[in-house]
Amino acid sequence: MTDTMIGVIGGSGLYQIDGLDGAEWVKVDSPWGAPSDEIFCGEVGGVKMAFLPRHGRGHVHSPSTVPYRANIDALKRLGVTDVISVSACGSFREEMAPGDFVIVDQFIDRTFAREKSFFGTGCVGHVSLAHPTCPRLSDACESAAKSAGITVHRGGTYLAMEGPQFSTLAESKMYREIWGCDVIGMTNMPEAKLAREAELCYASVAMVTDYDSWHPHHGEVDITAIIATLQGNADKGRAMVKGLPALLGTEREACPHGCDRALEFAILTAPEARDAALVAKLDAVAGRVLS
Ligand SMILES: CSC[C@H]1O[C@H](OP(=O)(O)O)[C@H](O)[C@@H]1O
Ligand SMILES: Nc1ncnc2[nH]cnc12
Repeated sequence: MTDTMIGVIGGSGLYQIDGLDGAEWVKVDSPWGAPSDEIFCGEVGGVKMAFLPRHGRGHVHSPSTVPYRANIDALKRLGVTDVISVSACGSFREEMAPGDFVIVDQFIDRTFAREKSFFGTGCVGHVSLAHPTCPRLSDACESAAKSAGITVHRGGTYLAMEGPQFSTLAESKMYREIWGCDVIGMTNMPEAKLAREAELCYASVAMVTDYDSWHPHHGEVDITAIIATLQGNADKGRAMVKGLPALLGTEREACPHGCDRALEFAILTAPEARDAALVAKLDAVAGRVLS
């Protein structure tokens, strides 16, 4: 058994959470650069919790410049075991309406201008990503959201686009009709990939703000309409987060889905061929298998 530490990455509209005992903003240094912001650390009912605003307080980072590697490394370095990503998204499904939450379980990664791996020349690693989210953690998010009275959809494919512009109508229709995606956002990739490389359980809660541009009766995606929905969604997100500690408990067993052992056989570079500087940077993310 190990101590549970819940890490919440708050997306657009969710820059702070409340209800944490003994909470303080902590600066975490990472060899992967500066994280998006300091991390708000405290406890709820004896369960450790850390909150990181993905875009920084004041929304400083664009989806392309969010320091995804530093964020995941910093959470791992703090001792986080379970990462809950909370994000704004557009919906490709009539029934996934603004204000609803979607517990995403698949991704299509269309981002192209981001660092996507902790590994590279001198330490090559290949993790499985067939099932990029943790069902155990997703169960907890679903229960917590339902208990908070939120309409939740379990399962869905999230199209991660580069942004910052929204999709064209042709793209929106292609993602929905041909690729079968359910929601669209700009940040869950490479975040989910990096969480897997860092052997962290990862669940993604996408909070619907709009119907992107495909919907014949809702017109094109409009940032003012999104902002109008964001505040209500953020309140719901905070309510969901408050329910997680009781569901996850102070201690956890090994993940039944193997998220916390993702690197067991992943590193191909022979010990004598490894780059010492890169191995040193991987101390938090991959120290379990490299040291
Ligand atoms: C609010 S408009 C688009 C912006 O919102 C989402 O951010 P996040 O995923 O961090 O909640 C989306 O991905 C875009 O970055
Ligand atoms: N329609 C949309 N496309 C991409 N990211 C979003 N975030 C919120 N709504 C979005």
